[in-house]
Amino acid sequence: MSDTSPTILWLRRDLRLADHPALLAAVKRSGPVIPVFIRDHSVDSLGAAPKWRLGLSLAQLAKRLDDMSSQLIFRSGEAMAVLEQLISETGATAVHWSRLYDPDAIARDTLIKGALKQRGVEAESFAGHVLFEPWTVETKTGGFYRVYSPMWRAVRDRTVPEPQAAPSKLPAPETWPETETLDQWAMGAAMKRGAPVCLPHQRVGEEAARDRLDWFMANSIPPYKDDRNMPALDATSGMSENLTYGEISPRQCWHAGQRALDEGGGRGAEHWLKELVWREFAYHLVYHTPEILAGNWKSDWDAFPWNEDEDHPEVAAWKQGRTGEPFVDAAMREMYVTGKMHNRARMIVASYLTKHLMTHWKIGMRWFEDCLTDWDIAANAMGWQWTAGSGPDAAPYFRIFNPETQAEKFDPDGVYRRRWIAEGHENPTKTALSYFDAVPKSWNLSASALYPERIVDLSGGRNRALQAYEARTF
Ligand SMILES: Cc1cc2nc3c(=O)[nH]c(=O)nc-3n(C[C@H](O)[C@H](O)[C@H](O)COP(=O)(O)OP(=O)(O)OC[C@H]3O[C@@H](n4cnc5c(N)ncnc54)[C@H](O)[C@@H]3O)c2cc1C
Repeated sequence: MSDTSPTILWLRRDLRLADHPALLAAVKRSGPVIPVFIRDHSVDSLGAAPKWRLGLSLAQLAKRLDDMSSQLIFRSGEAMAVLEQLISETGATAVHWSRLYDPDAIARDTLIKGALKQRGVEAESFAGHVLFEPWTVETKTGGFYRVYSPMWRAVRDRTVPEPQAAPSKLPAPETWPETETLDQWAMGAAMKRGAPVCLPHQRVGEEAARDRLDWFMANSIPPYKDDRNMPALDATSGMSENLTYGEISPRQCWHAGQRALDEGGGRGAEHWLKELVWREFAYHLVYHTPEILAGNWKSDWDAFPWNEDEDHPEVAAWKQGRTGEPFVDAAMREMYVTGKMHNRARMIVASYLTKHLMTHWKIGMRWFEDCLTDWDIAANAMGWQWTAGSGPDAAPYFRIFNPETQAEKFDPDGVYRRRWIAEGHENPTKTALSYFDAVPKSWNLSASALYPERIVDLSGGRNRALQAYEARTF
């Protein structure tokens, strides 16, 4: 039975129109659809870069909706109160949203669903942020996967429904409810003077994401398995930025990978699908073991003598890309300027912080949370705990990446390091110089200064970490 009263489409990390089950179901109800984005605590508590990048995504989506004679309503406040207010203003009888899987979102959404249903509003949540919802993949004994490879084997041949097209039209209400504006929200306020430097490195919105995915599939799939480890190359998809805000759906990515596989994409295509399943693995872990976000996944690591002083000079040097270790510094600067960091580099800087500097992974995780425009709650926590050794299916603590030999292997000609390090070069690259435009003045950095001495001798740092590991009491 169709209902001609409005449906509120509560958007969160699903900022797209294609392959959007919650949106399609709203359109199907026949009445007007009122898309709304709520700036609640989950938005206010975002780090500087992801919050700014979210603002860009919202602006883009608002424009697309406008072009379709629809509108994106911006409201701030506690989500339940905002939805109740909108329901009474618009006479909406349904609220739709796409499910999220972290503990805070689950707690909020569960409360809201219960309360809305109680007042007779159709509150319905839909899949869309992951390929396989966490409760749909089980081990033979009925638990969840704590190890990646068997999970990959369990899902690789599953049928994933084809992505759905965007609706051609969104029925609009006769009068739109009032809206706040993105300008009022100042989503980039904490980016200070870094934002203009960071902006050209962002690929914002659904169309840009789809174009990039098409380009990547046409050009980069065959060599992906080997080239994906080389940070100087543009050899990975760059989809993380779009997946995290839902500007593209994981199903669109999965099917693009499957098509490439069918068309002879071989090892490259299969490896790319495997990477998408790492993202799934991270979400399943967050859902089943939410403690992964805040504490050691393996609790015996609680006894490890980490440095937990965020203000320690070595931590400052790591954050500022001034450790004197070129591969590490290049990567930290890449992140500051672009909001992204190559995966190989993420592993190296995380290993260096948690092992050579023996600093708690939480400090690194928080810095990434502030700097990454592709920040993803699940992938970030898993990545840090995996590298530190405290996480599921983790690299053992004693496997310590040597940044120097890693650089020889994965940046043999030094292109990546030169791209990001200006000091000591007669003709520094534009990208390396742009770092100095992005950093806050208070860091007091200059491209013409001397490149810093190593803050930690690599073998000394490695031995210190191994000794602490061997002397551990767990
Ligand atoms: C310490 C650390 C922190 C990380 N923090 C984040 C984060 O905040 N956000 C984020 O999206 N990824 C994070 N990753 C994972 C990974 O580095 C990025 O997903 C990847 O670099 C994104 O580039 P891409 O889209 O070009 O990847 P591609 O190589 O093209 O891979 C395709 C997609 O697969 C997924 N993927 C690939 N590798 C991983 C992985 N190791 N874990 C989970 N998903 C993966 C991503 O969604 C990615 O977009 C982190 C890894 C580490 C080691």
